[in-house]
Amino acid sequence: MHIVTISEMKELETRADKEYGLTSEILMSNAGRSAAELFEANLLPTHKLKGLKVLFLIGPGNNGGDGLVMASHLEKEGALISLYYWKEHKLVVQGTRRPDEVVDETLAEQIQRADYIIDALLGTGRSRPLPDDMRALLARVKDERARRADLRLVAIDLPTGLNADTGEVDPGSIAMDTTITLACPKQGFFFFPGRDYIGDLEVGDIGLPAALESQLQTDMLTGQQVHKLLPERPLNSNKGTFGKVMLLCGSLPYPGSAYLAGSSAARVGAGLITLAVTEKMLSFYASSFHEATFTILPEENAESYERAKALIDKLEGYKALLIGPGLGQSSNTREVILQVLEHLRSLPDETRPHLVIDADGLNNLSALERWWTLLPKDTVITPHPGEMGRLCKGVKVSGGNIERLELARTKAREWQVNLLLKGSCTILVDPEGRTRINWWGNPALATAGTGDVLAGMISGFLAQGVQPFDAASAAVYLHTAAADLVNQNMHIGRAGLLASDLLPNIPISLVDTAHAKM
Ligand SMILES: NC(=O)C1=CN([C@@H]2O[C@H](COP(=O)(O)OP(=O)(O)OC[C@H]3O[C@@H](n4cnc5c(N)ncnc54)[C@H](OP(=O)(O)O)[C@@H]3O)[C@@H](O)[C@H]2O)[C@@H](O)CC1
Ligand SMILES: Nc1ncnc2c1ncn2[C@@H]1O[C@H](COP(=O)(O)OP(=O)(O)O)[C@@H](O)[C@H]1O
Ligand SMILES: [K+]
Repeated sequence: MHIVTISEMKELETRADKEYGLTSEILMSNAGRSAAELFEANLLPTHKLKGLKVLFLIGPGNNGGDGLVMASHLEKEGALISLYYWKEHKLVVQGTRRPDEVVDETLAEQIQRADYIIDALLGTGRSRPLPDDMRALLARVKDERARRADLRLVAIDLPTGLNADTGEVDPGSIAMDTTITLACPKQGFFFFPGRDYIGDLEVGDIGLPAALESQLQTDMLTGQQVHKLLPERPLNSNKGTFGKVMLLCGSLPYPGSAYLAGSSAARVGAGLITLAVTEKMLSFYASSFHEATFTILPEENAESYERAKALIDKLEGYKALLIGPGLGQSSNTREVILQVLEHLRSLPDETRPHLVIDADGLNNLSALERWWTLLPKDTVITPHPGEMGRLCKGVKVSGGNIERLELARTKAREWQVNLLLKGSCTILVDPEGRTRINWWGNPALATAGTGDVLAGMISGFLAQGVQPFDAASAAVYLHTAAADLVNQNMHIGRAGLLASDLLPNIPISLVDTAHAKM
């Protein structure tokens, strides 16, 4: 599913008219109908449409037009519709226009009795700060929502006042329970503060021909897309079919990282997991990770070439190598990494394990000038904002604002890597600038060890032959899907998840992609 900027959306609409005769009126009629259909199908688990009290706030442009079409569809199905025309200060209640002098009072009544209030004030055409009377109207709605938890707020296309490119919001904007966006999700939905205003996201089909969207470079990760990326699992198979993963992870202060990453690689289906660890660490893993195999490395104070050689000697036949989670930072470890990278660069493409570098793998590298020139082709790197800042030599990287998108795009091209910039809406960019953004997930993931799980999942997909950018994409989506499953199954909210809770939910998240709604 493509993500658009405002100018891309306008261009799509212009071309739809010019090349396919899809006029603005036709698109608006499709938009209103599809918003009504999604509303009825997905937003009404308990209510019936018949007798449902729905108040539409209608703006002066096409967003208001969408609202009017949607309202007429819902009215035909038996909903009790009121329309408030903001510009005209006109209220029409179930087909009866009320006298203007009592509008304020009757509007208050309508707000108080509504089951749903639909924001069809402004969409992508918002061109300046919201006027005071529009802010005041939205503030009344917000107060009523705070007073009455069963009132539901739904935006058409986008919440009024949200900047659909950047995610900035007007001080008058209010958070929605659901946004039914039209044709494509807008770029600003994925960045803060906008992300907090969207609520659940529904995407309505307005009948744009798919060919029009072929130029768009940015996608939202969806379950249906990820389902197509998952590796085949033929009946006629054995563990050799699904690839081996080697992990250079974990050290005395951070032993759990190798367990979490290795288990996650197995949970997405890799055939065999090998942890490259020192003898000192072996007893820890042997008792906690029964399924792993081991490559024994010299202790950390041994010469770096001995440590690197012990790993390199065992790498043949491995399809994926993960370097970094819990590895620790030292000049000796940095040397080991450099020697392993040199070895990988010397291998032909067909026999070179795919490389993922995370966490301390990145921290060790970031101390070097032009570290990216040392990477083999098609490496996946997975920094969180702190690590990204170090890789960019001290640049401050935001956790969720729009600037991170441009940064990720610039750096993936400059570094020629598959860059996965973590955060609450993780961004993935491939070396050519193709971009995917993750909408899903919840703040329960903001706990130590979840990044190790993600890195392990990527390497597990790589071992099964999934291409690097797709492996990273599938892992990001499924990681958040697994977190949502933990929340549902353990009945927890936004806190209290352990990274290890994700593990048994990963295979379920794979299966669930087959029935994903989008
Ligand atoms: N075009 C298409 O083919 C399709 C479009 N679609 C739908 O249309 C939406 C875009 O429609 P749009 O361009 O008419 O913009 P919209 O958001 O309704 O606002 C413009 C109006 O608001 C006014 N206005 C602006 N800023 C304001 C402010 N701060 N405060 C107050 N007023 C302000 C502005 O007035 P003006 O600036 O001229 O004074 C103008 O009257 C899009 O989000 C989607 O819902 C879909 O149906 C699919 C097909
Ligand atoms: N608020 C949030 N919403 C969704 N996902 C989140 C949120 N906070 C963190 N995450 C995800 O959790 C993971 C944390 O990774 P990371 O910071 O590397 O943790 P660690 O190194 O401790 O394992 C990333 O995949 C990130 O995208
Ligand atoms: K709107």
